[in-house]
Amino acid sequence: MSQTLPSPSLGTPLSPLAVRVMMLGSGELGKEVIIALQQLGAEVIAVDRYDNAPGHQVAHRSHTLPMTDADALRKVIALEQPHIIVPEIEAIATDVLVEIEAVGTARVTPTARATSLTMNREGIRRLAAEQLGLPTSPYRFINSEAELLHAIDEAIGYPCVIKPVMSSSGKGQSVIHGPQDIEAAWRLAQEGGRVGGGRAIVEGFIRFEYEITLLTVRWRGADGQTHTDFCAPIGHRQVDGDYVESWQPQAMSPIALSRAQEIARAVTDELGGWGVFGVELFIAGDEVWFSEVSPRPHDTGMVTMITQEQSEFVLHARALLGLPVQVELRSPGASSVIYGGVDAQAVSFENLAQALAEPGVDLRLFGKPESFVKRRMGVALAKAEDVDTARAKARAVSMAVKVKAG
Ligand SMILES: Nc1ncnc2c1ncn2[C@@H]1O[C@H](COP(=O)(O)OP(=O)(O)OP(=O)(O)O)[C@@H](O)[C@H]1O
Ligand SMILES: NCC(=O)N[C@@H]1O[C@H](COP(=O)([O-])[O-])[C@@H](O)[C@H]1O
Ligand SMILES: [Mg+2]
Repeated sequence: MSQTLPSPSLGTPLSPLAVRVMMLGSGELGKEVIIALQQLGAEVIAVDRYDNAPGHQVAHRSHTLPMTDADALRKVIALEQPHIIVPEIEAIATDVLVEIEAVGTARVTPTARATSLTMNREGIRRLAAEQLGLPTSPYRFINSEAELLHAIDEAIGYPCVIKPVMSSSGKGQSVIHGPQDIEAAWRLAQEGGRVGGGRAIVEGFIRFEYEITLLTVRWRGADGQTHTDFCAPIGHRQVDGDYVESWQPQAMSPIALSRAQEIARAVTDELGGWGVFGVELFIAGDEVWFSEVSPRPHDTGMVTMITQEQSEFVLHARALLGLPVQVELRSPGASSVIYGGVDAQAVSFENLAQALAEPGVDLRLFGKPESFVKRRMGVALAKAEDVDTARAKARAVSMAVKVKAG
């Protein structure tokens, strides 16, 4: 197979000197990383589970396959011989990435181990709480409704939160307020997991004042050393475990900010590699709890497309290529999600001129080929002199955009 990339020299796409990057997952986040990589002259191959995914539409080549199928994944990697593999979602046969990295034919961003540990809540939670000793909610892993009841009675108490060990964007997650919720919550967790049936985590409910994503970048400097930089904290609001609105910067006490950065540094140092990490933290006063981490750009971080000199996607692209980054904030800003609102193929977006009439606002329409009521189809962005104004502007844009079926 091909050689790995020891130095950050870049070639000419579609030539023998090309640096080939394979995205595993090509949704809205991957699409922006692909664009940033192409601006630096990388050759990008986009892979996803369905045809015409957002990233497929902007890559040099694309493939559609179940990325949880180890054989299918091995085949596409052997065919394309990427120098760098960039996981963009969690539903991937990560054992294949571990194999590939061990053989040394391609580099995995940030590392195959980071990808494996974070695809399953158990891996990252045990690492953070039990190995690194970081503050987290109390938790138990359970395999049945009876174990759930026992864990709550014995250790966790009410209210608590249940999540399948393999899920994202709030799928299969619910809050259990009392014994009457247990049966439905267990059933939901069974249906919402990526790999049907089985293990879940039950966590004590943290009464946080606010929650943040601390985008943390590990990158290689011109001195050859790996550096860690933190973006300004991103505040966000979640509904049913899915993000609906984010803003940057989130105001924090100096103690809470420094604890948040310490936690983010501990986790990302342990995971290693180069790239952006989205470290999710809960905060009350000066107290900070680690929740989870994405070893890749984060959905709440889409706000950086309007707030930062280099968005989280540019940061990821540069860091994974072994290039220096700058995390400077340019302006306060906000993002507001545009949901499909309908189940339909090939929707159209209307009222765009009115939506974009204000100065300082922008829009990303992802180009997903199919809309669902609760599928994220786009995002509104706004910048302003302060976060509250930016939030109001972004919300006005997302509400003005009308999604129409047929
Ligand atoms: N223990 C908890 N206490 C209080 N709220 C919680 C707890 N766990 C999760 N939440 C709420 O639910 C949201 C989603 O949880 P979590 O990030 O674990 O789910 P997810 O499915 O991985 O979501 P995503 O993939 O979007 O990050 C959190 O951002 C938070 O608002
Ligand atoms: N919280 C993780 C996240 O936001 N991931 C982003 O959503 C896409 C899947 O969207 P879909 O479910 O609409 O296909 C993923 O490909 C990624 O870009
Ligand atoms: Mg999360």
